[in-house]
Amino acid sequence: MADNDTDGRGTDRMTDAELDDLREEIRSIDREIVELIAQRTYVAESIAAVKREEGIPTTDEQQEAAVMDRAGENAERFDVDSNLVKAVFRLLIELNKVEQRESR
Ligand SMILES: C=C(O[C@@H]1C=C(C(=O)O)C=C[C@H]1O)C(=O)O
Repeated sequence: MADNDTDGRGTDRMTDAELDDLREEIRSIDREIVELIAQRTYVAESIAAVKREEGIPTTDEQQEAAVMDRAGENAERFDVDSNLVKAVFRLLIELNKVEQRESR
C-alpha cells in the first residue's frame, strides 16, 4: 500500500490494521455463508428423498415463490437491496434443483 502517512501520526499503519481486521471479518462471514449454503443443500436433499419416495416432481413453484417472497421480506428487514438478494436465492434454488435432478 502507498505510504500516505502525511500527518506523521501513524495513520497509514492504523488504516492497514483496520483493513486487515475488517477483511478477517469478511473472510469469516464468507466461510459461514458457504457453510449455510451447504446446510441448505443437505436439507433440500432430504426433501428430494421424500419426493422420490412419494413420486412427487422435483420442482415446486408454489414453494419457490414462498422462498422468494421471504427473501424479499428479509432483505427489507435488513435494509439490503431486495432484487439482488432475490437473485442470490434464485441461484440457491437452481443449485438444489440441479442436485435433486442429478440424484434421480
Ligand atoms: C427444496 C425443495 O425443492 C425445490 C427447491 C426449492 C428451494 O431450494 O428452496 C424450493 C422448491 C423446489 O422447487 C422444496 O420443495 O422445498
